[in-house]
Amino acid sequence: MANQEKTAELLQAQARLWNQTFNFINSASLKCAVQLGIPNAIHDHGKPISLSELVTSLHINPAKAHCIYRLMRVLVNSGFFLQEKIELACEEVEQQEEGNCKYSLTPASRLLLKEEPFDARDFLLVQLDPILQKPWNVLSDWFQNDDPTTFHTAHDMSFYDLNAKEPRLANLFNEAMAGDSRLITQVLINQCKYVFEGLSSLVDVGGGTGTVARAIANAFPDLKCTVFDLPHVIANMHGSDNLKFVGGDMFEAIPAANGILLKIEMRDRQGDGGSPSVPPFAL
Ligand SMILES: C[S@@+](CC[C@H](N)C(=O)[O-])C[C@H]1O[C@@H](n2cnc3c(N)ncnc32)[C@H](O)[C@@H]1O
Repeated sequence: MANQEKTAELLQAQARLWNQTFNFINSASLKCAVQLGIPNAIHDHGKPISLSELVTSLHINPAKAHCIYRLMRVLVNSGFFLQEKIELACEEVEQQEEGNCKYSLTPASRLLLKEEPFDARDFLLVQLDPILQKPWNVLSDWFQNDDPTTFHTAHDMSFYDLNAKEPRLANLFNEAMAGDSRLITQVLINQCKYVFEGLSSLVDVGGGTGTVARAIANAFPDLKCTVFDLPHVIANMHGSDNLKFVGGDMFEAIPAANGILLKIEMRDRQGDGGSPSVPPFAL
């Protein structure tokens, strides 16, 4: 291979390596934007917002305001905000090289608005929480030890055992799952109605705080729905005429019903590695 080609290949290889190495900056920047309330600040402005207007609306140390431009650049690049240039006189452009643009939301950042029905902020925040990030940092240890899951290697217990001990994590996780459920439930009820035809009872195993089952129960008043989850998860939940909450361990027994719903529930007794034995008629 000619020297020039070799160099080009090497540079491409290095670019790939750097891209992969610094990938975490995308998720870290998105988390930061959510924590600072940037999507809502843009939304509340009602029209594309300039950098200075955005900075003024955020609660940040003024000495660090200039770094917001860099944060926004990462998030524009990854498709979370749109950036349009403002026409400025030449001398103004020189003065505020970084300030001559306005930002607006994209469909992806609309999912991060507080009032958005499919609000995905909690999902993002729980996935990027240090507790859930730590297992990724011990992946290679886990390959070499006898722990059932990376979560055990990081925290010495299963995710759900820690959840039972940490109300902050449990609440965030339950809210995250509820947010995730709202969108998929709408699709399920509107476009897959036939799935529920002929059923008189349904149990949502590992149904969390019941977002999916409650929507199904409302949409199909003749269907008796049960949410089955760990006792501490359903402890303060209230049902309705055709919805009830039952606490227990799915590895012991689950309530009888003629349909079983399992949404994002693939784990074994020890943690989250395998799958429970699912009857063939599970939805
Ligand atoms: C990934 S979440 C999914 C929640 C819900 N199905 C959804 O998709 O939004 C898994 C759920 O299973 C529950 N769970 C975990 N272990 C369980 C067990 N042994 N018995 C019953 N529920 C369990 C958790 O509390 C959690 O609510």
